[in-house]
Amino acid sequence: MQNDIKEVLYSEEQIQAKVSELGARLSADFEGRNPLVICVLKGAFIFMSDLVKVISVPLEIDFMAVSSYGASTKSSGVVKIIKDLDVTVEGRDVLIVEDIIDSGLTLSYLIDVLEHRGSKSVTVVTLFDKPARRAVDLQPHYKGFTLPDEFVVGYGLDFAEKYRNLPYIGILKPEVYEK
Ligand SMILES: O=P(O)(O)OC[C@H]1O[C@H](OP(=O)(O)OP(=O)(O)O)[C@H](O)[C@@H]1O
Ligand code: HPA
Ligand SMILES: [Mg+2]
Repeated sequence: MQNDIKEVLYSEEQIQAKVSELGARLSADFEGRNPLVICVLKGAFIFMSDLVKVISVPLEIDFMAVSSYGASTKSSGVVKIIKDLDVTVEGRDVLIVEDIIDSGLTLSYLIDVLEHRGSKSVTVVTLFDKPARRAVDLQPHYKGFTLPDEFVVGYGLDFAEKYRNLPYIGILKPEVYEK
C-alpha cells in the first residue's frame, strides 16, 4: 500500500495537531448550543471520530453516506444518498463533517438538502480543501489543510475503496489509477 504513495503531505502527528486545533475552535464557537454533528460517510469516518473527542460541548451525532467518485479520480457529478440520517434536522444547528472538499458538488448538494429540511443553521468543517478543482462557489467555515491539485488518499480517503486505513494523507502515484 505504502509503495503506491508518491509523497506524504501530512503525517499522522500533523493531522492530530490540526484536529485538536479545530476541536478547540468549534468548542468555543458552539458554546451553549447542542449541535447535530453529521459525518459524511465513508470518507469522513476517521476525522469524525477523532474530532468529536476534542469537542467539549454536548452534541449528538448522525451519519449520512453519499458517493459520487466510485472507482474514479474525478467526480461523476451525480451525488447519490446511499444512507440517509436517522433523525430530523428541523430547528437544529447542524455541523457537517467532511474529509475533503474538491469540486464542491457533494457539499453544495448536502447543504441544499439540509437547509430544505429546515435546519436552523448549517456549518461545515472539512479537514482537507482542494480549492483548485472547485466547480461551484463554496467555502467551508472551518478547514484543516489546503491541498495541491493532486489525487490524495489516506486518513479515510480512498481510491476505489482502498487506502482509507493509511494514518497519513499522501498523493497517490498516477500510475496506480492510470493503468
Ligand atoms: O467536493 P467533491 O468533488 O464532491 O468531493 C468530495 C467528496 O468526495 C469524496 O466522497 P466519495 O464520493 O468518494 O465517497 P466516499 O466518501 O465513500 O469515498 C469525499 O469523501 C467527499 O465527500
Ligand atoms: N482523494 C480521495 N477522494 C476524493 C478526492 C481525493 O483527492 N477528492 C474527492 N474525493
Ligand atoms: Mg471516495
